[in-house]
Amino acid sequence: MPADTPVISCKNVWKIFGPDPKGFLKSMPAGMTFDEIRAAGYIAGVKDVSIDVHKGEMLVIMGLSGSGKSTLVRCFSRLHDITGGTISVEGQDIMSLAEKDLIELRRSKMGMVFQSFGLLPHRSVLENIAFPLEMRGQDKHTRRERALEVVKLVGLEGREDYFPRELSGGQQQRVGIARSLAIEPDIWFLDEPFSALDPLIRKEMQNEFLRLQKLLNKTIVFITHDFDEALRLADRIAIMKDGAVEQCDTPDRIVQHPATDYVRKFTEDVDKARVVHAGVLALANETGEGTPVDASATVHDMARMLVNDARDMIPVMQNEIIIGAMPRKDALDILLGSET
Ligand SMILES: Nc1ncnc2c1ncn2[C@@H]1O[C@H](COP(=O)(O)OP(=O)(O)OP(=O)(O)O)[C@@H](O)[C@H]1O
Repeated sequence: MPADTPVISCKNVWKIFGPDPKGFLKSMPAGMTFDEIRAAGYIAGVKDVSIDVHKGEMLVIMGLSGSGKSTLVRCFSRLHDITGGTISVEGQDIMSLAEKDLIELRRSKMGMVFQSFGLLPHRSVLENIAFPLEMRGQDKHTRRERALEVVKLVGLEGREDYFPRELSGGQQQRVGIARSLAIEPDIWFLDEPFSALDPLIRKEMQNEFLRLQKLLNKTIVFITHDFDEALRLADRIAIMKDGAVEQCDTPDRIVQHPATDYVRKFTEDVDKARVVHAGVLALANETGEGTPVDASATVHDMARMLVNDARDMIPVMQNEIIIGAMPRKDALDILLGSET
């Protein structure tokens, strides 16, 4: 497989629910809206979605309840058979796979974490984490070694012998995360994993999750209905409405250039200074002068410097290399604009 082949590639994917979805899609006039489809007695769970997920990327699928997030992600692992279009995983068309190859693909490459933790109540933390390895027929010693490794990774050392009921919600979700990591999946699906947690714990788990991802560099599809969570975690966000993707882009671009009025509504209350980074403000053909800022610094991180500095163009550095210079005025506009 060439290095630039997307891990997941979906082209013009439809998932229609109703009595004869394939027949309906074939005879359906082009450009039918979600409501027109519904009036015809069908639900467009996924409506003509084309999207790629790249290696090591965290793609967040964001949308309100019923917008099609779970349906789309179920299509990625063929938990749903799609009605139209194509989906490839690592270059292989998953609709053409025999049932046993599909099961093997899910088992060997895909991990899943759900909102409802799904822990086995009568098994300890360690036994819960080792459970998928037991299903794979691994021996007791290997299972235990691997489970102890991931317990460390998610910060649950010392709680190996606890039962789920003895853990807080955040700790239970750590077990859920550890269990899905035990099998070393290349592709990780997370369906609202933190939405049952209270806001403080949720934020802590998001930070923890970012730390883990830095370490593991998995290909991740993360579902949420929380725009702030999407902005914090995503490399790219796909915003869904009525089964379709309204916009798929980096957090910076979404808040700065919302593609539709629907997307703009989500961005209205966002503090853009906390989202926009120096890297995206840098103009590649400029060099600036003086001490550079790091490309990953947000406008908010740079606030004090932006106000006190006299330079017009500030050099921006990524991995020790100057990638361009940022007009201080552009950053200041975002800083001051987000305060009004
Ligand atoms: N098995 C099914 N049969 C019929 N309609 C379905 C089925 N599964 C999902 N739908 C419909 O498809 C649409 C998308 O549902 P989906 O569960 O993907 O939304 P979601 O964005 O994940 O919502 P939530 O955030 O509430 O989980 C909804 O209108 C839903 O009612």
